[in-house]
Amino acid sequence: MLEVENLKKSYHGQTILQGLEFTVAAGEMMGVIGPNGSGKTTLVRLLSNETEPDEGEVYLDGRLISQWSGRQRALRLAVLPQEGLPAVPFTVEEVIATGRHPHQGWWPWSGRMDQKVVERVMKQTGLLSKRDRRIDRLSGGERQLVALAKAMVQEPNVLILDEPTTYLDIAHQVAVLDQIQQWRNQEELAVLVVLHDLNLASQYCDRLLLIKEGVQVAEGTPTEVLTAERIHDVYGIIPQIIRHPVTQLPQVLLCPSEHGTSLESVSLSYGILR
Ligand SMILES: Nc1ncnc2c1ncn2[C@@H]1O[C@H](COP(=O)(O)OP(=O)(O)OP(=O)(O)O)[C@@H](O)[C@H]1O
Repeated sequence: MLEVENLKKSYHGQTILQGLEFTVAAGEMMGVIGPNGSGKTTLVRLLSNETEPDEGEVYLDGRLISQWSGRQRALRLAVLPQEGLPAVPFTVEEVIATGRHPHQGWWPWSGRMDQKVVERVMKQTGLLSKRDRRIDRLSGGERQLVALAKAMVQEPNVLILDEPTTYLDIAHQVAVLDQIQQWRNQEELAVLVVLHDLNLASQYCDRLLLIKEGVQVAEGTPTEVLTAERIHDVYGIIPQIIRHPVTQLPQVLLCPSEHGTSLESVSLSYGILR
């Protein structure tokens, strides 16, 4: 569904990503993890054709992503961007319905079909009771759910999510990722999700892609990728890795560092201040 070959991207002569190679198959959920500034959002922009790579290719459904028309691409690929939705004075339902634009006008009965999809997705995302609320008056978490619903009414084959749980409490984090997993299973959706929470990434993703300073340092199952050594190498902290008692998947435990960790030293080790 999504195929990436030797991707490279620079901004102002500085290499941000290089040598990325991976695929996400139909029905698969791939998690992208890595420190702040490591290039995850840049990867999302490349995968959604928002920006062009300097080298390498992105294929969507077997064809170069740049070769699909905007509408044809939107029928296959939906993106939940990191910045979420702008605070516009439109209602929840109106904003979600804009996700149907790529489908509109195909069939004489498309209006009815569009409404059915919007109703279904509002129900699945718990937004039916908020359908008439203006989105500029919603909380950050509520707005994130609207952004997810807008992406899902596109009925894509590929769903890309850039930190979809940032503003959500723990119950909503689990509910959103459960819902995404359900869509993935029922609709054979290929999902690529950027997550900072390594424990959620471990629980929900089939495979993880770990990026450090723009380079893919590991790719594999959560058990293969989430080792204490690798987390130390990439994030500079020393975690305890335990097995989840129910799923047996790796879980990362953190504790305050003995000597204190300065923000400056973290930023320098990531190259943010370079
Ligand atoms: N348009 C741009 N022009 C110049 N530099 C950019 C641009 N966009 C991103 N960068 C730089 O590229 C690097 C990677 O940024 P990116 O947003 O992809 O990281 P990220 O892994 O998503 O970070 P975070 O976890 O903090 O969201 C950063 O150093 C950032 O400052």
